[in-house]
Amino acid sequence: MYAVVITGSIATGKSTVSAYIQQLGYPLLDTDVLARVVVEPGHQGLAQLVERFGPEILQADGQLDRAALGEMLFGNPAVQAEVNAILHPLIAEEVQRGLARLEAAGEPLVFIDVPLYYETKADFPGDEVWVVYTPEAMQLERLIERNHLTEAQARSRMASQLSIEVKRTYADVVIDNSGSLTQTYQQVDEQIQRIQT
Ligand SMILES: CC(C)(COP(=O)(O)OP(=O)(O)OC[C@H]1O[C@@H](n2cnc3c(N)ncnc32)[C@H](O)[C@@H]1O)[C@@H](O)C(=O)NCCC(=O)NCCS
Ligand SMILES: Nc1ncnc2c1ncn2[C@@H]1O[C@H](COP(=O)(O)OP(=O)(O)OP(=O)(O)O)[C@@H](O)[C@H]1O
Repeated sequence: MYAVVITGSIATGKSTVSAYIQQLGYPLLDTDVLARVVVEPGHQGLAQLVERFGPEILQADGQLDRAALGEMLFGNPAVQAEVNAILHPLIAEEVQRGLARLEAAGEPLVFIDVPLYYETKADFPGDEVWVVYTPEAMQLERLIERNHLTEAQARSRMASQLSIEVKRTYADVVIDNSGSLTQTYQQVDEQIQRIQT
C-alpha cells in the first residue's frame, strides 16, 4: 500500500484537495477529523485536557469548547506544546489503526491529511508528501474570510505553524492552489496518474 501525506499550512487548501481525492474514490484519513474523535466525551484525550486546563474548556453539554481551546492555543506556544503532547500520540494511534484497516482491505493507494506533518513528522508515516501551497497573502485573505477572523487573529494562527514558504521547500510535490479549483484538481489528477504508472 502506498500512502501519500497531504499537508500545507492553515487555509492553504488541504481540505479542498482532500475532498476532491475522496470524490475520486480514494480512501483518506484526515487528522483534523481524528483530532475530533480523540476529544469526544469519554475519550482519554478530553479527560487529559480537562485535567490540565480545567473545566473551562468544556461546554455546558460536556463537549470540548473548541473556540475556547483555540483562543488559548493559537498564539501561545507553551499551551500549544502541551495540547500537542497530549493529543498527537492519540491522533497518531488512530492513523495507525486506520492504515492497518486500509492495508487489510487491500487498498493500493491511500491519502493522509496531516496539517502539522512537518511540525510532528516523527508521529506520522508516509511514502511521499504533497504540500498544498498558496502565497501567504492569499492564505491570510482566505483564512480571514473562511473563519471570520480579524487580521491579527489570522496572523496569530498562521504564526502557530511553520510558514508555507518553508514547507514548500520540504515537499516531494507542490500542489499550487492559488489558481482556480479546476487548475488544482488537474495537478492532483496528474500526480495520481504518475503514482499509478
Ligand atoms: C485548537 C482546536 C480545538 C481548534 O479547533 P477548531 O475547530 O477551531 O479548528 P480545527 O480543528 O478545524 O483546525 C483548523 C486548523 O488549525 C490548525 N491547527 C489545529 N491544531 C493546531 C495545533 N496544535 N498547532 C498549530 N495549528 C493547529 C490546522 O491547520 C487545522 O487544520 C483544534 O484545532 C485542536 O484540538 N487542535 C489540537 C489537535 C491538533 O494538533 N490538530 C491538528 C491535526 S494533527
Ligand atoms: N482554489 C481556490 N480558489 C478559491 N478559494 C479556495 C481555493 N481553494 C480553497 N479555497 C478556499 O480557501 C479556504 C481554505 O481552504 P481549505 O479549507 O481547503 O484549507 P485547509 O488547508 O484545509 O485549512 P485548515 O488548515 O484550516 O484545515 C476555504 O474557504 C476554501 O473554500
